[in-house]
Amino acid sequence: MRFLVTGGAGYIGSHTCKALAASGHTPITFDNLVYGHPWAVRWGPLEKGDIADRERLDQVINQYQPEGVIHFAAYAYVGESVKDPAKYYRNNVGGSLSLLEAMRDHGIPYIVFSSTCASYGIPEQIPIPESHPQRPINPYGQSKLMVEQMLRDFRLAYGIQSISLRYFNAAGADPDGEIGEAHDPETHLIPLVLDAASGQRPHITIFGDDYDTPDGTCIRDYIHVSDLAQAHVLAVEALTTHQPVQPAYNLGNGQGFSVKDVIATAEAVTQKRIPVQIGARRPGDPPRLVGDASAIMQDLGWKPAYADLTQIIETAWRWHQQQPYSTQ
Ligand SMILES: NC(=O)c1ccc[n+]([C@@H]2O[C@H](COP(=O)([O-])OP(=O)(O)OC[C@H]3O[C@@H](n4cnc5c(N)ncnc54)[C@H](O)[C@@H]3O)[C@@H](O)[C@H]2O)c1
Ligand SMILES: O=c1ccn([C@@H]2O[C@H](COP(=O)(O)OP(=O)(O)O[C@H]3O[C@H](CO)[C@H](O)[C@H](O)[C@H]3O)[C@@H](O)[C@H]2O)c(=O)[nH]1
Repeated sequence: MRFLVTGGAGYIGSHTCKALAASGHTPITFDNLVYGHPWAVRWGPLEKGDIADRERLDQVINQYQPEGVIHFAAYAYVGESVKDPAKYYRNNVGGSLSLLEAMRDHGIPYIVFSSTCASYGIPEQIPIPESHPQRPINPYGQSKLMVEQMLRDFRLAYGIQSISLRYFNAAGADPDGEIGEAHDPETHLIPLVLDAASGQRPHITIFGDDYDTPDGTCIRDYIHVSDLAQAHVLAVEALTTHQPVQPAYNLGNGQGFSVKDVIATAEAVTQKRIPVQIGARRPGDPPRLVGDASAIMQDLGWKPAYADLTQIIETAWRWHQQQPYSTQ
């Protein structure tokens, strides 16, 4: 089947295009290349365009007649969203509305949407189930929640079937080394730690070591990007084959690692000493985020292939070493 992949030139989008192609589908990447990379689009055509540009969306949809949409295109810098919320609501919410209206008008009935654990806010319960209240503490998380709500209304009113996938912390790189994480600017922990290991940065700054956690640093649930990619294939296939599904699923490994755990594992993988500085807490960071992903395992048969933090960091390190690219 043909699927329109918005944001397919980005980190998670490009890995999903690879997984779609491996399952016999054709991914059509629709990306404005603000953050995406043409080199990451290797498993189907690249159509440059902005999801807010309705005319361009119409053109591409008419040309390829996709059966469904996988929607990654968004801004995803939590800190920036606090400083410039308008930018986030315009792109993430306004852009998604434009895309959904195009789907309605062209009769495209299926969409899988990139949501986030940031939509839960400060958790009341660990691991977090999908039924946990969604009270985001930053505009980025709020913008994703608003799209989840639009999807619910579009399902009821126009019959557009959707699954929102709430990812925990995406990490790692394609095990074949063909693509990997290349955000610019990079803000995510693992690529920054690997930069410190390779000497491209002088050190890694730990954002706070006075949290109420065993070693005082924040705990996250890291999930391999190829496992995320596979979940998108299962989700879109479940929609197109009319399997019973939930409107939203968590995607995580159900295991938490502290910032210090990540640094220690990266030292073991890279066999390098990683210089560390302790800095202030980063505003908006919940102390602990760990997801319960049992629902997608049960309903869609999703099973992570790279659940181990060492494996995740090994694939990221392999990619990191073969790239001329640096996060700095
Ligand atoms: N990386 C994570 O840990 C994480 C966690 C939870 C959710 N998410 C969500 O997953 C999605 C993908 O994240 P990523 O890390 O791959 O980010 P990314 O920046 O690598 O990819 C996003 C892509 O969308 C494109 N894009 C942005 N706005 C666009 C627009 N208006 N029109 C067309 N293309 C546009 C960018 O050029 C980029 O290629 C995002 O929606 C993000 O919010 C990411
Ligand atoms: O230089 C750094 C970078 C990060 N961290 C810490 O490492 C952990 C992970 O931080 P990331 O920036 O890698 O990821 P986040 O946990 O902030 O992820 C959030 O932002 C992402 C968007 O990029 C996703 O949406 C995700 O769901 C959401 O929880 C946090 O405790 C953070 O404080 C540091 O100590 N030093």
